Amino acid sequence: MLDVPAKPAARFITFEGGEGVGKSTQVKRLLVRLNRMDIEAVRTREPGGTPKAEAVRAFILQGRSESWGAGAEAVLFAAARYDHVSSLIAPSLNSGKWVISDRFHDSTRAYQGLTGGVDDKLIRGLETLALDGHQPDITFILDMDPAVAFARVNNREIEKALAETGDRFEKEDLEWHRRLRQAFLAIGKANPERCVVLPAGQSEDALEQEIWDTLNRRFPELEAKAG
Ligand SMILES: Nc1ncnc2c1ncn2[C@@H]1O[C@H](COP(=O)(O)OP(=O)(O)OP(=O)(O)O)[C@@H](O)[C@H]1O
Ligand SMILES: Cc1cn([C@H]2C[C@H](O)[C@@H](COP(=O)(O)O)O2)c(=O)[nH]c1=O
Repeated sequence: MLDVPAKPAARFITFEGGEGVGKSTQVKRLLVRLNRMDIEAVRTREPGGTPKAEAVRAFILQGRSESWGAGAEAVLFAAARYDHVSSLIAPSLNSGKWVISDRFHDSTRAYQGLTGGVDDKLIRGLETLALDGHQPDITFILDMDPAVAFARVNNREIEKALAETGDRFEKEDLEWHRRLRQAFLAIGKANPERCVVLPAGQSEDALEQEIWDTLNRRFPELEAKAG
């Protein structure tokens, strides 16, 4: 028999946290690292990732569902997630591709649930329907003072204004974002087997290295592939 090295199992990795903490930056950097190791990986985001879910994204983030209330918005996020999981995430994992998502179900827990006041029973019920058992293998919660993260986002605003209309959750006040930060920290504390909270105020390079080291510790097959 040929001695072919085992292909690492496909992993589902999510990045979570408040606005401007560096999730998209680290998702892109992780994709580069995985591709360098010849690991096929799909980069995606929530809300979005599929044409139907992107339509829901535009509807919510343009503020068109704001008057419907946080409960109805949780249902909309879950509808987008249902399509995202069934049309993109599950098929990708089943075909051996890693999936890296910029936000996932913890954002609904934090924004609509813990910060928005939506009943936990509704949040959990929607989650069961939308995830259909596809829990992330690991979730990085990037944590930092929202006042500092806001300064980062403001630097990005001009680019963003040209690309799309503003995101309505970014317009909430600092006190709201401080509660959101605590919500993500509480999710991390309650799910230590899945969530890793990392300080996001460090440099992009240092944070990328911390994420990579964590993945190598968590998934020994990755380290074995690197040799
Ligand atoms: N570690 C870092 N140090 C300094 N600036 C950073 C760092 N990481 C990202 N940035 C910058 O901060 C801004 C926000 O980063 P990014 O878009 O990755 O955050 P995000 O968490 O995805 O934001 P959002 O939730 O609003 O989509 C960008 O201009 C990015 O270049
Ligand atoms: C998945 C998800 C997202 N949100 C909010 C969080 C952000 O304000 C936007 C997404 O914008 P980003 O620039 O892509 O981060 O949507 C939410 O409230 N609930 C969710 O489930």
